[in-house]
Amino acid sequence: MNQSIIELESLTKKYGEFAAVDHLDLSIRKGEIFGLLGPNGAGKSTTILMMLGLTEPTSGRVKVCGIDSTIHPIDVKRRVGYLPDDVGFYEQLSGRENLLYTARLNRLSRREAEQRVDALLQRIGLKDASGKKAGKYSRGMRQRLGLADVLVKNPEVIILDEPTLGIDPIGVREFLDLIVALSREEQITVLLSSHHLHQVQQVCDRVGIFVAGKLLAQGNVVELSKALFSDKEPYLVEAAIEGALTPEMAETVKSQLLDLEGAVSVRIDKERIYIGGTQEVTAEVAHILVHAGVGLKHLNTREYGLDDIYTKYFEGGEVYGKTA
Ligand SMILES: Nc1ncnc2c1ncn2[C@@H]1O[C@H](COP(=O)(O)OP(=O)(O)OP(=O)(O)O)[C@@H](O)[C@H]1O
Repeated sequence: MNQSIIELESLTKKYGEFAAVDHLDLSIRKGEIFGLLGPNGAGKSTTILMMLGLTEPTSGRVKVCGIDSTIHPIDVKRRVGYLPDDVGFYEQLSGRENLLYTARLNRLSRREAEQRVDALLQRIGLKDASGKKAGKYSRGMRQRLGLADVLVKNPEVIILDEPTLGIDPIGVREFLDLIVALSREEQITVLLSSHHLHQVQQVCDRVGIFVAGKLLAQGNVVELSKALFSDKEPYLVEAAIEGALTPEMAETVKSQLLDLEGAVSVRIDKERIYIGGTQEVTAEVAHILVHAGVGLKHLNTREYGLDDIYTKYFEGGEVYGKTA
């Protein structure tokens, strides 16, 4: 698990003066599921394109499976499967025929192609629908067919760009379970680019947080939350309230909460208030909110998750810190 399979060294891509990817260093280990997270325009797709050898870096290096993607893009393409957010299929051909076509393109003999395709259809749960035209597949079925299409060539690495977009919750669960099983059983390395924090948290061993072309942090959720919160604010209280606060009310409540002994930061995000601190302050928080006339739905202490980490870095509700 420690052997690195994707290595980026000071990887940079500039468009004119603008750096879409800015001196990126990253090492992804064989067999792990790595999540690329970041807002629109952070540079995730550009990084993926450079890994696949589809666009040239301005400077720096990218190696996949030990091969320089810029110098030998075709060799990399043979070992890496890429699933974009919407795969193009021959709509008039059945799912099975589409896979057979890919298999033949990858120079498998007819017999090998049929064996591999039928095993994959079984693996991804599309055996019963294998004769149906791809144009008639649901979004979830298309993505599973896309995954099979990528797996036909037996890749060492698969790169998935927003693979669960538009799939219903049960389909998402099934798709993610499949990814985890593939990675664990066949030691396939998975790079998953996504905006869905909960999905990423559920399946990824480690995540990298991208902002403006730079990797701000990487690690597993526990490591990241420790680095960001644990020293200063190991406790987190979450209050669900009835309706968003007016700006004046938010100011008042925020300053009262920050005055509490042990409170370090307060974040108000629509109908939720988050109080990070050095000690348990649930009872005091309840007292302040009720006194201020805030309708309190429930109050609980919880562990930091990827959404807290993500918010702390860039998006959504402001973080008000005592020392900030
Ligand atoms: N061909 C191009 N010419 C000029 N600028 C580009 C080009 N391709 C991408 N960019 C810019 O580079 C930045 C990074 O884009 P990129 O598509 O890599 O971001 P992303 O993180 O994948 O975003 P999203 O989540 O929206 O797909 C953006 O500001 C984008 O406008």
